[in-house]
Amino acid sequence: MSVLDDLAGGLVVSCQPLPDDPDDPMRDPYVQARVAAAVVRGGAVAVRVNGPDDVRAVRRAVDVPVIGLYKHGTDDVFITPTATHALEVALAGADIVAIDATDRPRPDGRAFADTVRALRERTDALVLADVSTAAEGVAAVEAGADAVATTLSGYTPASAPTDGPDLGLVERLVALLPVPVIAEGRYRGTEQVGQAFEAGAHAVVMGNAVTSPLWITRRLVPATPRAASAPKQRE
Ligand SMILES: CC(=O)N[C@H](C=O)[C@@H](O)[C@H](O)[C@H](O)COP(=O)(O)O
Repeated sequence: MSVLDDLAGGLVVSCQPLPDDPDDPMRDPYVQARVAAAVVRGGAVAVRVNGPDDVRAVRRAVDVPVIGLYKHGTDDVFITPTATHALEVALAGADIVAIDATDRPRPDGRAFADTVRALRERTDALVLADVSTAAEGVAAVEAGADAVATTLSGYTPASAPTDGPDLGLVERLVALLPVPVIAEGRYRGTEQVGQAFEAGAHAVVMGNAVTSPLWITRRLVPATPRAASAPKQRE
């Protein structure tokens, strides 16, 4: 029984502050742990958490699998870019470590397979390869990934941006890979989640649409605030 079996058919929720807003008030391990506890109470089968401090806090707050990643920067390879980042979140309590497995140079000059090997030597954490193309998914499994996620589709030069989630990539990866495929990236509601499962996804990840009040509110605020109506004259 692998911890990946716990994710089958379920919703994974990404509990992270907004990467592009350093002043996001949700940027606090205690806050992320409370958000994680709430989404698990709501039925999430696992949570995806950024950074060793948040992983440690969330680990204490939930009893479902924790997918840990460690973002460093916002450009090029920034999701768990080296073995050091991977080991830190694994040792902080992550059951699964999400690692950029795109076909781009990594800051330490090593290959994805090297990071996988280094992680395996020190921990029993599983490896979730975050990819943007089907070819990257195939290579990631050959390098030892236990599962593959469509996380980076639309965020790399090799993948065309799409408004909604990249369901086509889910389908292609499911057809090609012998490991679970996790649908992730721009899933915003139940219809899209259902489409991902129809495409063969093992599980689906939702992030901002569930856990970012900042992201949600920014999309709800009218572009041009309506003029406030004149207060009624009180009798
Ligand atoms: C591209 C990137 O850095 N994605 C990150 C991966 O951990 C997170 O910022 C996303 O929130 C997560 O993948 C879920 O995606 P969405 O928030 O669209 O449901």
